[in-house]
Amino acid sequence: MGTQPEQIVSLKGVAKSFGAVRALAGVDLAVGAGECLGLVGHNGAGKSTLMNVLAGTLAPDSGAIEIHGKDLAAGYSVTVAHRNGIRCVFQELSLCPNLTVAENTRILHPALKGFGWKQRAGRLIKEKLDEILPGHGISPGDTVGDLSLGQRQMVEIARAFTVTDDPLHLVILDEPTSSLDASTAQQLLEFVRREVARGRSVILISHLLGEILRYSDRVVVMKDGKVVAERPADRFDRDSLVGAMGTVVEHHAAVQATAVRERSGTPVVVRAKSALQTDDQALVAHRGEIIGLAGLAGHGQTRMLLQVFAGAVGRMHGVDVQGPVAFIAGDRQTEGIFPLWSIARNVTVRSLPRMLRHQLVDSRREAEMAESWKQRIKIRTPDMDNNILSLSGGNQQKAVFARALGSDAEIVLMDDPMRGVDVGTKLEVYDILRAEAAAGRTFLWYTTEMDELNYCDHIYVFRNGRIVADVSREEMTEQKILQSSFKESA
Ligand SMILES: Nc1ncnc2c1ncn2[C@@H]1O[C@H](COP(=O)(O)OP(=O)(O)OP(=O)(O)O)[C@@H](O)[C@H]1O
Repeated sequence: MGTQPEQIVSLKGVAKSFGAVRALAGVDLAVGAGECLGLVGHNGAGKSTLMNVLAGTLAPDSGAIEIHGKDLAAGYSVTVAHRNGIRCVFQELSLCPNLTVAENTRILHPALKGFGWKQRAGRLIKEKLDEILPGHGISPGDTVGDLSLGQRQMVEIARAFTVTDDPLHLVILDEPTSSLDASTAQQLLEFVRREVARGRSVILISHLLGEILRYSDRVVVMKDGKVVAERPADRFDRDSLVGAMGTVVEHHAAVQATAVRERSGTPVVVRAKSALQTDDQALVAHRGEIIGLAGLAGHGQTRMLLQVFAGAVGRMHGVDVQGPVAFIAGDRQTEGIFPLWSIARNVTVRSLPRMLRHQLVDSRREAEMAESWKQRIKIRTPDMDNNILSLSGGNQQKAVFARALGSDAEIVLMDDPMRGVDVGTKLEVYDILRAEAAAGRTFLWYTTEMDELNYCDHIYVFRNGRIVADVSREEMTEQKILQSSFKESA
C-alpha cells in the first residue's frame, strides 16, 4: 500500500490482427506516473502496434484502454490521447518536410493561433531544443526537408515535449536514438530522466539494450505479440534480457578473436577525397575490407558515401571507384523502400536484369531469390508477395539490406543501415558482412553505433566534412573515436 505509483495508463487484453498476422495476442501493460518503461522485443514482436493503439492511431480488435483509471476504449483516437496527455514519436518520422520547424510545432498545438503565432511556435520549440540538446544548430525557420535525418528526429522529439493547453503525462519514444550519434543520444536520454524525475512518464522502445538497462526503471519484453517478461530494470542484465527476447547470442566473442587483416594485401577499390579536406587525407578501401565511417552524426559521412556512389556511376573529381556499387540507405522511408511494391520486388529489383528470359523477368527465379533472402535474413512475413509496408520497421530495413547483398555489387555503401534492426538479426547480418568481406566484397559503413566499429578493419573519423583520424581496428578504442570526433582537426 502506498508504494505503487499512480497509474497513467493501463492496457488490458489488447488484441490486433492484420489479416493472417496476429500482431497483438492480448497484451496487458501499465505505466505509472514518473516512470520510464523500457519496451523491447524482436523485429515484428508487436511493440509499434501496441504503441499505435495507445497513441490512438490504430483501433484494437479488442481490449481496454484506461487512462487515469477511466475506460476510454470506445471512441479512442489521437485527439483523445492528446487531450489526456499522451504523445508518441514514431519510428517513421511524421514532420511535414515542406514546412518549417516552427510550422510543424504549430500542427501539434492548435492553441498557437492569432497574431505572432509563428514567433511563439518558434520560441516554444527552440526553448525545448535548447533544453534537450544545447548546441543543436537548428533554427525554427529551417525547412524540415533540409534537415538531416538526425536533426529531424531531434525536432520531432523536442516537439513531443512542448506544452501549451493540453496536459503532458506520457511520451512514447519509438527508437528515438536510432539516427543520433552516441553523445546526442546520451543528452536526450538524460533529458528523459529529468522529465521522469519531474513526474512525467516515458515509454522507451530501443534495440540498444544498454540504453534500456541504463535509462529505464522497469523493462517489459514482448515476443510474438505477447508480453513474456517484466521486471525492474536492475533485475535484468544484457544476457538475461536477450534471453527473455528469445534470441540466442553466441557470435559476439568471435569479433575480437578475428585476426586483423593486412591492409596492403589486396588492391585498392575506392579512393575518395572530400572536397572540404585541406590536407592529403583520402578514404581508401582495399578489396575485401570493411571500412567504418565514424564521428558525430551529420559530419560528412553520408556525403562521402554519396560521393563514392556518384563516382561509381559517372566521373567525379577526387573519387576513384573500381567495381559496381550498391547503396543501403538508413532513411528507408524516403530513400530505401519502394512503398507501392511487394516485399519480394523490393528485394529483387536490383537483380532483375540478371533474371531475364526472353526479355521477361523469370518469375520463378525472382520468387526463389526473395524466398532465400527471407530465410537468410529472417524477414518476418507470411508471404513475400505482401506489400512492403505490411512489415514492421526493422523487417523493412532487412529487405533493403537483402536487396544490396543479393545484387552483383562488389562495393556496398551502408548509410547507418542497422537502424531498427533487432539484436539477434544484427548479429546475423554482421556475420553475413564478414563472410562476404572474406569472399572479396568491400563495405563502406557509416554507423552511429560504437559497437559496430568493432566489425570494421579500418575506421575513418569525420568532423566538419573532413577526415580527422584514420584508425586501424587494432588501435581503435571508444575513447580515441570520441576524442577525434570532438577535436578540431589540426
Ligand atoms: N499495417 C500492417 N499491415 C499488415 N501487417 C502489419 C501491419 N503493421 C504491422 N504488421 C505486422 O504486425 C507484426 C507486429 O509489427 P510491429 O510493427 O508492431 O513490430 P515491432 O515489434 O514494432 O517491430 P520492429 O522492432 O521491427 O519495429 C509484424 O508481423 C508486422 O508485419
